[in-house]
Amino acid sequence: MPLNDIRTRIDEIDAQLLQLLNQRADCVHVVGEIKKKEGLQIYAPEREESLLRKLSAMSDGRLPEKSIRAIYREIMSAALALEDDLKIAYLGPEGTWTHQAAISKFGHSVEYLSQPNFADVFDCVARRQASYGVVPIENSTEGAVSHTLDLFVDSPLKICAQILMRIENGLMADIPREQIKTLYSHPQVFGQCRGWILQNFPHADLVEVSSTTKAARIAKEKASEGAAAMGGPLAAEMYGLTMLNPCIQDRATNTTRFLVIGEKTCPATGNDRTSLLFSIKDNPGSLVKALQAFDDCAINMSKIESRPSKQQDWEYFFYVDLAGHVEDTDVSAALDELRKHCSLVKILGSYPDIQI
Ligand SMILES: C=C(O[C@@H]1C=C(C(=O)O)C=C[C@H]1O)C(=O)O
Repeated sequence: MPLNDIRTRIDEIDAQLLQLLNQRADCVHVVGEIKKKEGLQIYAPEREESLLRKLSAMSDGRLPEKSIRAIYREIMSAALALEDDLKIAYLGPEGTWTHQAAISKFGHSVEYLSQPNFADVFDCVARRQASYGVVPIENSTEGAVSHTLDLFVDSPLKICAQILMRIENGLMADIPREQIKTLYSHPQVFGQCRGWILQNFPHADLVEVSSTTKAARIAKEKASEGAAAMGGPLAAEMYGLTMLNPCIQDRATNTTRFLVIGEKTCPATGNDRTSLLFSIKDNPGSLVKALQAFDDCAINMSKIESRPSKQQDWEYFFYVDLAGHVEDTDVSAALDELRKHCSLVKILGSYPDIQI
């Protein structure tokens, strides 16, 4: 078929798509009205994830799942913006990985509020200045983000969704490699690139700063003093730096898990994950008995972290992630058993499980 004819066909399809998208928007508008009248949450991560799974399974064409998800991400983002003026607080500044993770979940049609630290993200949502917040919780190379874990202890907020994002850090500078004397970055990034730094810049000074965007700004401002930064491509682009090495993390699959926090947790989708924290009674065998509850109910526990309680020395909070939803009968039975051995059990939320 000649090129012009194919393009005419594409134009016809686009006209149909636009018409259908507007029909979809009309339906979304009605959904928004119903939700407001009934006091329901505007953002429905369980509905979005079920729809995405269904569409990916249903598709028998050329489009891979990744593309279907990206296209629908923006369609749903437009839908959310039509239903309400949704505001998403994230750990800023602009251009950080958390910002990129937030956009990958909520798309480009909603408003984003950059926050200077973890506590402000929680605060902003708790005070209803933002509808949801996005914070990092763990990295596959560097482990837990303890700031986030600690904030859940006193917060009334719940986890309603998660975001998995492949993190590819690079070396960026405004000077040639040989002139680099100091490397600026976030401590998590130094941890993710430890081996590469030792091999390539064993004598450089490492200076920790609060974000990769800030590191990029310093690399620009102090270029004449030998400054370079480590971070993502968006930070390099923002400050016009050259990516000297684009992918320097020690593990190619380096991935960070982010959480979406809000006032309510998420209904079950059939493939969910639950996060909770507990502290044990000071009796012999309490921790073993507490964890035994999961095994007895055949619950797959995928992670455990411990953090000092900060209320009494040598007392800890244990953070656990498990497969299933808090309303599933086996999970709920395991939690009843767990409570018998704990002085505190706090459910942080159940939310759709996703693979990258
Ligand atoms: C339209 C809805 O609201 C939002 C938008 C969705 C969509 O565009 O499909 C899905 C879930 C919600 O986050 C809904 O709840 O059905």
